[in-house]
Amino acid sequence: MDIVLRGVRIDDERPLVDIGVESGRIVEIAETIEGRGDEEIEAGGRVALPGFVEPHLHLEKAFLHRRLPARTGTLEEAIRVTGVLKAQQEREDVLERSRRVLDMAVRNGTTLIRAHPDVDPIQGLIGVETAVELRKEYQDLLDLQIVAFPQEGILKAAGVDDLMEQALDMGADVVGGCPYNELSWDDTKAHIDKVFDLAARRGLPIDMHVDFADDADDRRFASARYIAEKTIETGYQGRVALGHVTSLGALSPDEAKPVIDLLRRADIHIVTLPATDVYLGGRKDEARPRRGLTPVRALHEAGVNVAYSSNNIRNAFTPFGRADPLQIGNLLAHLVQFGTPDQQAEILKMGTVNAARVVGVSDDYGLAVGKQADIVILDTLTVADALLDLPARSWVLKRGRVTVVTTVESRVCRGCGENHSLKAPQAAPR
Ligand SMILES: O=c1cc[nH]c(=O)[nH]1
Repeated sequence: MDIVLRGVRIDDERPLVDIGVESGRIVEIAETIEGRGDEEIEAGGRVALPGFVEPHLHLEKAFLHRRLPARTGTLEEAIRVTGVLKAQQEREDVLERSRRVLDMAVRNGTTLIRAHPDVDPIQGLIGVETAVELRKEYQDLLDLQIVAFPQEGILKAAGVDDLMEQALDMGADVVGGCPYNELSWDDTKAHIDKVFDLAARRGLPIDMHVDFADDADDRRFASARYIAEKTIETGYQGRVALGHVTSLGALSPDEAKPVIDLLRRADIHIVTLPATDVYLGGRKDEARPRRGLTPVRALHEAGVNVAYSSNNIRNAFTPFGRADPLQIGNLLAHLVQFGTPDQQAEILKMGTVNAARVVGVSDDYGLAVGKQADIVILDTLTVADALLDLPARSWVLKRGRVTVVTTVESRVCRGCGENHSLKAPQAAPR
């Protein structure tokens, strides 16, 4: 075998296991694997998870936070401010900021990212062009899917139909949508129809930003219902992901239930972006409208596939960010009060297996024989502590190759028995 990981914790109820990896795949999981691998990793009882999946990241808009800082924190301001900066995008600068995000993500144990570059008349195709280049550059470290995302609308902004076609010709592999950014309900529906037509013509999956409102009267939550109906009508079940979907959280449980049931029947994946979506600083009628959070608990209980992601990293949309799925999972767990051991385990699934379903790689994903060896080993000793400790990532493997190693001096404190190791991981080799 190419690599054997020794003494790995994958389940708190079962003994430690060894994991054997060959030709990029997991070929054996057993309490003891006989014989030695070409490379041996002594995990010392540390926890292994399948590599994290970030299904919703905006690379080319990252690290703009100091250039034109946000003053009010509204979505409208974020789109406006970022619009000004987008007009000045330059290739090398976009590449440099995107690499900072990708390097952070790799070091944090992420093995697949779905990037959502804007495709619009302001920045044109620079986000897609740079993402295609980075997909190649980072191919040994992570997989990069690219969504053609019409941030400024399709009907509202001239020439976007053509730009979307060009983005897909260049290598974008998912059709994005931004129906909240049209001027009327008719245009919103027309936008959604165009996204479905384009995806069907190209045979590609769909991933749309749905809405950010915290407003039950808003037409926007109706888009989620319209998209679900359209998904069933076109046979696109399982191939549509929706980001944000926050106005659904403003409905009463009785109002939300039929929409949630429809989303489940349409097998639509919901990606919540808690670092961006929760803004409770104003009322509906104030200049600083609230944003809400999609009803994670109700969606999960109804059987809808829910995942989470970082969204933007340090810009007017999202002021914070380290591209760390454990950090965002911890934030989400606090916000939705998922604190029991089972609920914490569910949050870990949202950043791993659920997110893998969102991006359509489930067949190849997970800690099981035959799956691709995308693995992150955490510097903690029980799976149940992963969200509590936010531990260092001791090793990361992509397709069976070690991409990150973190040397940790002392794993467990001799004084209190708690895990205090905080040493930063080394840079991922490129
Ligand atoms: O949160 C958001 C909303 C729109 N566009 C983004 O890039 N992020």
